[in-house]
Amino acid sequence: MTWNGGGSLSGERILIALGGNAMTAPDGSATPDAQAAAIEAAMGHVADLVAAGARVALTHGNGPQVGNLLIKNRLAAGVVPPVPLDWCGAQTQATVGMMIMNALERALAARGAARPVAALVTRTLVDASDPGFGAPAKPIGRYFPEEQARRSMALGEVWRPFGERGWRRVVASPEPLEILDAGAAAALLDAGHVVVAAGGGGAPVVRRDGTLRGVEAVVDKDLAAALLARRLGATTLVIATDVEHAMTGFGTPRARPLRRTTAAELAELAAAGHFASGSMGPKVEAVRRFVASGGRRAAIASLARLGDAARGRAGTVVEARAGTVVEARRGVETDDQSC
Ligand SMILES: NC(=O)OP(=O)(O)O
Repeated sequence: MTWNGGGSLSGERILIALGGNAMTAPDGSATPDAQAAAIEAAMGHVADLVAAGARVALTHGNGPQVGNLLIKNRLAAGVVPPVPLDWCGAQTQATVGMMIMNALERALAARGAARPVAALVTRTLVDASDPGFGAPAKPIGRYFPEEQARRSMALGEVWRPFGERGWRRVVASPEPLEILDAGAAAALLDAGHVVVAAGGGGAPVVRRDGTLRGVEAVVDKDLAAALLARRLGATTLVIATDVEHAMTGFGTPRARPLRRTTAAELAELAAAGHFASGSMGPKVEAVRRFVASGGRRAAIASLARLGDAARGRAGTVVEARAGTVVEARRGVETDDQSC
């Protein structure tokens, strides 16, 4: 059994955004077995927080999964009709959600903290005129060699190189404006469920002539998580990823882990270009938005340190408290971030 640091979390409402490492193998493979094993491991960490008394909501990414569905669409196009991207997004919410329900209920029972887990198909409102529709930038699916990417581009798809790892397909990713089903998620949370919502950022919809219609896009799950966390009245947002901290100067000799910081300092660092747009950028922006809009604490941390991060003791921790500002200015650089 794992334990992520002590201390009751009674009275806390925590939203956890799970990155790809919680759902795929370290090599990025998204086979059913690899996904199930990764989710099983991740849910042990989540169950520790619930067992410590926190009310927990989860959201999750879907980049690898939705990329796989699009490839299936293309390969099967002559046999069965392809389905739109918002349908694919909703499908990933259901499959990942179902696996989380099974694994988390098991992990909670093993800790004597049994309670129901519910996964909610969730829609996210976006603006039909969002510039993201004209500039696909959200990487999905796995990496492919350039030659294969160019063959797909000849079919009209947009792909981008990502260094030595290869090329990935990119799709439109408009700003999330509203998590439309947040009220249902809040009701489930209030009723004592652990709730999984806005998976894959939520299935994107626009309002047209008074009705909602799905659109071809994938919403960034970290930005959607910040919105959902505020709507659920979360005290804390934790973005669980595969690195210990956000870094300033990443990829340079001046790279340093960013430990305690503030929303204002994050904005300055982002404007100075410290965070890559396709990876750490949206995570930093999500924690910044959460705290800047009234959230108490947000963290970017490794999955293994989820509990410590929720308590403000690990990862890149953003808080609005005055003491935090002083520590950030002094450039605190210790692993012990206890309050
Ligand atoms: N939708 C989304 O942001 O998924 P990933 O986190 O897997 O990229």
